[in-house]
Amino acid sequence: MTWLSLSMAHVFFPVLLSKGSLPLTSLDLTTLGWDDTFAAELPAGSIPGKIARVHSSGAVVIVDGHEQHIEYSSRITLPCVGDWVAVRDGAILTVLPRRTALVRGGVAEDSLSQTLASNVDVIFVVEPSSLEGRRGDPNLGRIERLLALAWESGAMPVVLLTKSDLVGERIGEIVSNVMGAAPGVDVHPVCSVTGDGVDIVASYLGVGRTAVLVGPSGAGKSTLVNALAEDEVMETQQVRASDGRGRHTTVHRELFVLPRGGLIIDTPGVRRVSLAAGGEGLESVFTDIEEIAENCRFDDCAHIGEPGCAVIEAIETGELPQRRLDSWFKLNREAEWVASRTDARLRQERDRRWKVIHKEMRRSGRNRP
Ligand SMILES: Nc1nc2c(ncn2[C@@H]2O[C@H](COP(=O)(O)OP(=O)(O)OP(=O)(O)O)[C@@H](O)[C@H]2O)c(=O)[nH]1
Ligand SMILES: [Zn+2]
Repeated sequence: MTWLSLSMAHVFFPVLLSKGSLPLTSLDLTTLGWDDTFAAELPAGSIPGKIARVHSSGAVVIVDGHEQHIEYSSRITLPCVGDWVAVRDGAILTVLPRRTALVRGGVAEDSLSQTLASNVDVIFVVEPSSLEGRRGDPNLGRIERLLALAWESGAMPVVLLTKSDLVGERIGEIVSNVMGAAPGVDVHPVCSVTGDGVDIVASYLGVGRTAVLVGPSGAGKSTLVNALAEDEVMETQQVRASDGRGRHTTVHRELFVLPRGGLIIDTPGVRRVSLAAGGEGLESVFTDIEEIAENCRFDDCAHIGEPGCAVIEAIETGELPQRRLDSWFKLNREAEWVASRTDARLRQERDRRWKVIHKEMRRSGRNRP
């Protein structure tokens, strides 16, 4: 089978084909991020495959330098984009252990968490510099929430403020506001129209490195992928003029090999992101509050009016914005709720398991001579 006979390849890797100059070995294992640690996990007799796109019934997998659609067989853990899988006889045998995983919580009460992407090195938290149509600055709460997920993933978060052309000189002030919500995280303005800042984004990537873009619909993620790919690889949306809100264009998560090396994964805009696990990432998002709280008189100070509370004092002096403390309270409450829900689910599962074991014991007891 030749490369060009694979019509799929044109859909998923138009960069490689339309550029023409790139060697087909661009899909070799090293480019895709394969290394000795993954190799050590590969079951004997199987070959590695990289998940480029997932559907409900199967996945597009890069195997042996080309793409292949593989339907899931029963009993495998469902892969996500970025996963390494072991492939044998044209089937996915198993998903190799994930080095990092970006997981979001279920949106509905009973829905399960969802892994958006795995084995990424960098998570670009994408937020528009200006919420056009609704006239406003970046949504700091949304950035904090996505940063919590990003820190939990094990990958390095970076905040990108897209569409910097729309805010002109105000960009400096906007960046510094966002930095206040993202201690210890790099914050970069970027404009995919003029290309300003695109090189800085590219500098986080290189051969074998993978980044994922997360952010609301219409933030300009796909446009940025195009700018990085120096080509039109993603279909971008036209924002409706009436309210400035975008329609969802990115339907499937997709993985792209960039011409200058590195992989980038685009995710569909997320309307509502809930925290996934117990909110361990929150500590990293709110290091400023954690630091100030070390000076509270009581070790277990809840910062709700106790005497000698350093956090409240920092609010009064203006060192800490009230918004930041409110956000910290809100996300911590949510994390507690998620944790209790997870606990309840674990308890349920344990009860169910015991029921099965008891039934089995009774049955085998009856069968005993
Ligand atoms: N002015 C300006 N507009 C931009 C820029 N980047 C993207 N846009 C516009 O913003 C709109 C949304 O861009 P997309 O790239 O489709 O947004 P997205 O984040 O991929 O959206 P989803 O696929 O729904 O998640 C499009 O009309 C783009 O042309 C930019 O740097 N400046
Ligand atoms: Zn306190």
